[in-house]
Amino acid sequence: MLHKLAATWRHIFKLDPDRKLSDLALQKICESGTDAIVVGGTDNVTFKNTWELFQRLKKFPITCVQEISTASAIVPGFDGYLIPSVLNTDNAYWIHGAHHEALKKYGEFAPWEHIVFQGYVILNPEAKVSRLTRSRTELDPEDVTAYARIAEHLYRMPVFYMEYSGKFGDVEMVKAARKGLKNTRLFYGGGIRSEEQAKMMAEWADTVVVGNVIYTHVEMALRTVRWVKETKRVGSI
Ligand SMILES: CC(C)=CCC/C(C)=C/CC/C(C)=C/CC/C(C)=C/CC/C(C)=C/CC/C(C)=C/CC/C(C)=C/COP(=O)(O)OP(=O)(O)O
Ligand SMILES: O=P(O)(O)OC[C@@H](O)CO
Ligand SMILES: [Mg+2]
Repeated sequence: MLHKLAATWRHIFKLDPDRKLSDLALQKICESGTDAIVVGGTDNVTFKNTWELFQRLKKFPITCVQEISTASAIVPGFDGYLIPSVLNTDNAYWIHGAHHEALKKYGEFAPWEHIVFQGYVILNPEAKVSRLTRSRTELDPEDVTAYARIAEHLYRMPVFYMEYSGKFGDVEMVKAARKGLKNTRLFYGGGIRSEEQAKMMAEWADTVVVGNVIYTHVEMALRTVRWVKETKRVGSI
């Protein structure tokens, strides 16, 4: 069951199939002690570039999952699949429309026990993902707590993902998400590139996701594993 495995993840790296990474950097990322590698992105994610990255990752004994952003790029063989649904959009396509379209085609083949549904709240208005999904990013902490409660109690989602992709987020918003969650896991991702940032978010999030810094400063990215793992998460507020 992927959701049981995901419940043990403290730190994960997200690799973008559309970006170049040397073999050495990829090896260091896979051997870093992170809990899993997620393959996904917003732009130019294709079957070909996802498959090519997966072939390189398969050589390492690390859990690799695909985060699906377009059904045409689903690659069989991953250890599991993360399926986002954007909660702070009014566009039903990104809440469940794309999912309906995909399941009409591939529903027979869906490996349900290896699928985890994620409720996304996207908060960086500059991120491509926020433009694509027309997310309503002007939220206050009470909005975030309410979305967290929707994810946990109404949709019963296993993961609530606070997404600041490309920008370091507001810790008060992450605390607000924490306040609304008991069993649903809180993922935080966005802009982590220092010890202070990694530890600040690791105090409140169950799982910290690190992406862009892999491509700009791989040694810094590697250090985030230790910074996150040596931080104890505080309880609910
Ligand atoms: C054998 C086999 C595996 C068969 C297939 C069966 C299967 C797995 C079926 C699943 C069917 C299903 C329900 C698929 C989902 C289909 C789908 C397209 C859903 C839409 C998902 C969605 C809401 C996408 C919107 C974008 C988004 C939230 C992407 C998540 C990743 C993300 C936020 C990346 C950030 O990327 P980055 O590159 O950093 O972007 P920025 O530029 O914004 O920083
Ligand atoms: O790329 P960064 O900004 O580290 O964010 C990580 C992840 O949440 C992106 O989907
Ligand atoms: Mg990115």
